[in-house]
Amino acid sequence: MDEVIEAVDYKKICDELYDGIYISDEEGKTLYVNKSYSRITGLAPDLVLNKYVSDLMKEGLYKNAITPDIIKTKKPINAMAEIRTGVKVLISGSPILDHEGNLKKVVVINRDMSDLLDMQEKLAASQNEIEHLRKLQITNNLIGKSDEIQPVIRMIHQVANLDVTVLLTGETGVGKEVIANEIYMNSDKHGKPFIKVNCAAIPASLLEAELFGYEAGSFTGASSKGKIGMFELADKGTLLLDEIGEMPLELQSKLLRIIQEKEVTRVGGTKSIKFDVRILAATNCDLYDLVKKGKFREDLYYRLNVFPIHIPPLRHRSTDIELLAKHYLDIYNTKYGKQIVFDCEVYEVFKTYKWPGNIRELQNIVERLVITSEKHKKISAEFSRNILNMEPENTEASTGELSLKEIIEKVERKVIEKALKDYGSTRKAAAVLKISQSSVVKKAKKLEIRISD
Ligand SMILES: Nc1ncnc2c1ncn2[C@@H]1O[C@H](COP(=O)(O)OP(=O)(O)OP(=O)(O)O)[C@@H](O)[C@H]1O
Repeated sequence: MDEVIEAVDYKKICDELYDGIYISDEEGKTLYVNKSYSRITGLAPDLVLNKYVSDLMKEGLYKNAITPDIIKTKKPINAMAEIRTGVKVLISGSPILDHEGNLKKVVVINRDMSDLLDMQEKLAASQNEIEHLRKLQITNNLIGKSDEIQPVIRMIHQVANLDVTVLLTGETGVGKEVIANEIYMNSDKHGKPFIKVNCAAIPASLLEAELFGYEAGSFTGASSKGKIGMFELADKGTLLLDEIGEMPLELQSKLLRIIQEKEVTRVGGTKSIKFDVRILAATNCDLYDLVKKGKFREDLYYRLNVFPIHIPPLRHRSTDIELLAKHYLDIYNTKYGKQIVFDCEVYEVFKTYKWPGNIRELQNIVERLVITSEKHKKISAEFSRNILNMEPENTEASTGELSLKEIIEKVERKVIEKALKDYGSTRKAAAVLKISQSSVVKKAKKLEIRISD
């Protein structure tokens, strides 16, 4: 049964609607506004009722209105409008015609767009923020196009999907971990565990327990619950043994046995646990040299060296130097809100520098250049030479008056000072300079270099 809706009900219904309703006669005189109209526009009914739209526009109540155009064209119109109060509304107006097509009324629906526009603004702001964060992210993806890095990229793709051990070699900061990541990402073990162990960072006494796990109470200080080892954690996935050259000799034989048998027994345990792990190893030592010196087991060396990948130092990859410098400049400009540019000669300076710390050092230098420069500065070749502690060009010639001994001392002082400054400790400086820690200390004393560690 159809219910008859009374005229009074229509008014009530209109007042309950969320959108604003504005009705005028055929000449644009306001006949009716509902409650939502006042809520949305902030205009009380008295301000508009019985007034002509054209007058309301002259008064500045509406910045634009569609009613006059609907009266002229007798066609529906949609538009965005702004009320004096600053509120933005979407207005959709329709003409009401009689049987002969004469205009009788104009009905305009007002939809509050403030929330939507607000949401749009917030969305745009979040998108900007995401873009900003994306730029800030120090990518772990391999960057490099040089002829020297091309064979490395080819090898990554050849070996990624094979279950063979890869030995990554190269100087410190050259990107061994980045390459290990690339191998993992391109392998079918991608998505499975990828565990990285830095053999140099864990004290030798704890390394065995970390790698192979231990049973409850197996040694003083051990957790009462025991602990799962890295091999078990990496099961079905990939394990990166970083700085493998630092692994104590006595652990090397156990490691070899475990890799060959593909099963591990926890420290203090008796049960052997099977695992299926793809092994990647990395080192900045010359492992074969360690073998010759009796510091690395020959059998383990051959077991790890199934597929060696040597990553060339940055100084041999001059095209990559420019690429990486631009990449890091972009990142740190975004991070520190600056627009610093490099003079093209800076890249030439970078290409003549030796980069003992390789890409890590380049990254740090670019960050330092950005931090220490004014917002819009163009970095000159000289400034970059200074920050790299490089001799100004042609000053080597002026050392003609010095004896060979003095020149050697001068160079030694510079190199040791820089290594200490860049790497922070005599141990690390010694590793980079490939001399013993005690030689670094002795030389520093002789050359009167202050040591802080
Ligand atoms: N090809 C590359 N593209 C982009 N960034 C790189 C590349 N290679 C290295 N890096 C960056 O340089 C830094 C050092 O890289 P990584 O840790 O992989 O070097 P490493 O050879 O493993 O060093 P170490 O021997 O000291 O452990 C990291 O911040 C890394 O993101």
